[in-house]
Amino acid sequence: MATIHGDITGIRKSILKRLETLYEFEISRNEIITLDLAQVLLSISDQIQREIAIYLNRHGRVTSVAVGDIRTVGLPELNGRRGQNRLSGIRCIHTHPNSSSALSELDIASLREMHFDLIAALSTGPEGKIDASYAYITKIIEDETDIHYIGPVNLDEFIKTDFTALLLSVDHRAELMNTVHIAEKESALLAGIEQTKTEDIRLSLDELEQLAQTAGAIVVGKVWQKRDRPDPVYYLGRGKIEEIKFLRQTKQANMIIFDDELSPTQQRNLEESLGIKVLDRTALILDIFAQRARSYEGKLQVALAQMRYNLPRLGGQGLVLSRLGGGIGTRGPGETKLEIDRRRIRSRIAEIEKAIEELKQQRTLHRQRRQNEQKIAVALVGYTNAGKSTLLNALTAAGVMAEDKLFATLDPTTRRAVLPDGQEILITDTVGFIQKLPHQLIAAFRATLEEVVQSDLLIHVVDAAHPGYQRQTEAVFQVLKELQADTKPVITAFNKIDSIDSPYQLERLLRQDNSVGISALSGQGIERLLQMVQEYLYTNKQQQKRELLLPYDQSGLLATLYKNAAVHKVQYCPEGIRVIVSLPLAMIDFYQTYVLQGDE
Ligand SMILES: Nc1nc2c(ncn2[C@@H]2O[C@H](COP(=O)(O)OP(=O)(O)OP(=O)(O)O)[C@@H](O)[C@H]2O)c(=O)[nH]1
Ligand SMILES: [Mg+2]
Repeated sequence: MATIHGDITGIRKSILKRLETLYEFEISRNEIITLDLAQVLLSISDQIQREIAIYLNRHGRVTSVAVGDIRTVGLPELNGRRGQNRLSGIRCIHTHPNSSSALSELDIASLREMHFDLIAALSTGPEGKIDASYAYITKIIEDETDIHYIGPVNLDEFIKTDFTALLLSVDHRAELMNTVHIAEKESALLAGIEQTKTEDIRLSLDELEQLAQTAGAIVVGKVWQKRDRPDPVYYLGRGKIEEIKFLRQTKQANMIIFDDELSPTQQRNLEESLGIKVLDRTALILDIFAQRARSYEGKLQVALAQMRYNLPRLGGQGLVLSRLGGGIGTRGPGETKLEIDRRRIRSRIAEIEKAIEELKQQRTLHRQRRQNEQKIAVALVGYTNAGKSTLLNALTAAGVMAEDKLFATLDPTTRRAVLPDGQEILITDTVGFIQKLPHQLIAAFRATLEEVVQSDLLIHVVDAAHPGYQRQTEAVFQVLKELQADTKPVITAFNKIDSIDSPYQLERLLRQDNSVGISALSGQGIERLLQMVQEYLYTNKQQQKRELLLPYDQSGLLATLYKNAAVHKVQYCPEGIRVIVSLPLAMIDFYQTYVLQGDE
């Protein structure tokens, strides 16, 4: 029998029965509580004029129902769940009959004490309006807890809160606490290896500097060394390491960033030898992504990439997991702490992978819905800062943030654009690429990058004014290859031609097939670019021109054609509506029965 905890004296049997039904509610993982459950809870509470609390686990099941003061109720499932630095995985939602939903000091104290995922109070106002207030822990270290308090808000707003996203902002701190972060205005040295041309290492370190600045650091010096390959122990030679030790002091640097991904061993050795924070290019890029991720999906993807990066590096000096105390009951005899940490991160990785997979399926559904509209999908790809978002804005007035910063865009945006012949197409702007893009990130961003993989045509935006545009182009192709999107048709848009002084240089660029010079900023060349997209659609038989005769009882089809195809001419005749139209390939079969004559 479902137990009702707390003081149930004087409560009628019929009410107890209603209380028991609270155990039967099931809610999805993303919800804090559902409307029905909240309403039933409050209606019983208002009826008996006592507090009622329900406790839910992360699977969305009600694990306990209690009547009365929540602090006096001993709950079996909470015993032993409260790990030292962890949340309990249980949230408490209770009522405040006849008073405001504002959380009391005692509510907050029990949140601190029990390490609930969240505590919320609901109350019915004078006009029957339901309010909610809630609080959750944002940081637990030893005995210190930081709490975030919200409310009162109306019930609708409370119900709409994405619980998984909320937890993500809190619970992952534990796993990510050991990720090296860059603080604002930290002084950094940069170091790299010159394998080919001096010019290349300079450009590469310039880019690393831009990345470091984007992350908030100030670059105080750069060093590099000519080598065929990195030293397996220190990445650079011993002499260079001594030089860096000296530089570190004179420049007062508190971290050093290496231009390649370091092996866990190299990283440990360097930390020991240099005595400052050691980062590599991958960790730096991950840190920028972590700072910039806004959407739930973006945050999940970055967290996944960071954990995968951290896993083999656990136990490194800078990454000692001393604060990650194992939860009570998780520590078996003879197990080392490191193993526990590894296991915990692995299970966390599995959880996030599952959540991302769910999102990917949602994305696929959205995309299928769009494909049903049978519009041509074009994806903007290119090196970070090439001007993709600016171009999307120029093409569609999308209002996407464009900035002179690396990785300004992480989440894809899809908008409609209109070709010169009047037909609508879909254009997607997405995350920019970079050389040595961490493979953990490509893997983690697969769901997002699927927009590129599934598009009909790519517009490759190149910053033609950048001295390293050729290397950037190579890097873009490499990522496209990794995504298996390198065989897609491409139009190259050489952007920022307003900043190119030499007409000769532009002319040389445009010798490339299917290329166009544009300025996304001034709008120059944009019309020509759209023209090229349209020509591509025609010449590749993605579209065919047809003359149709629609019977008057099917005149609804005309609206569909206006929306999804390029309608050139419409004539209302006695026998029906004559339409000359360019049909996307996918629509041709459907309209076959109405065809008068085609262009073939
Ligand atoms: N001079 C000039 N600057 C441009 C042009 N197009 C874009 N920019 C500038 O280049 C910078 C980067 O532009 P974004 O549109 O954010 O570049 P992005 O490719 O979306 O970059 P990420 O999202 O970081 O990958 C901004 O400062 C833009 O103003 C152009 O045609 N001419
Ligand atoms: Mg962008």
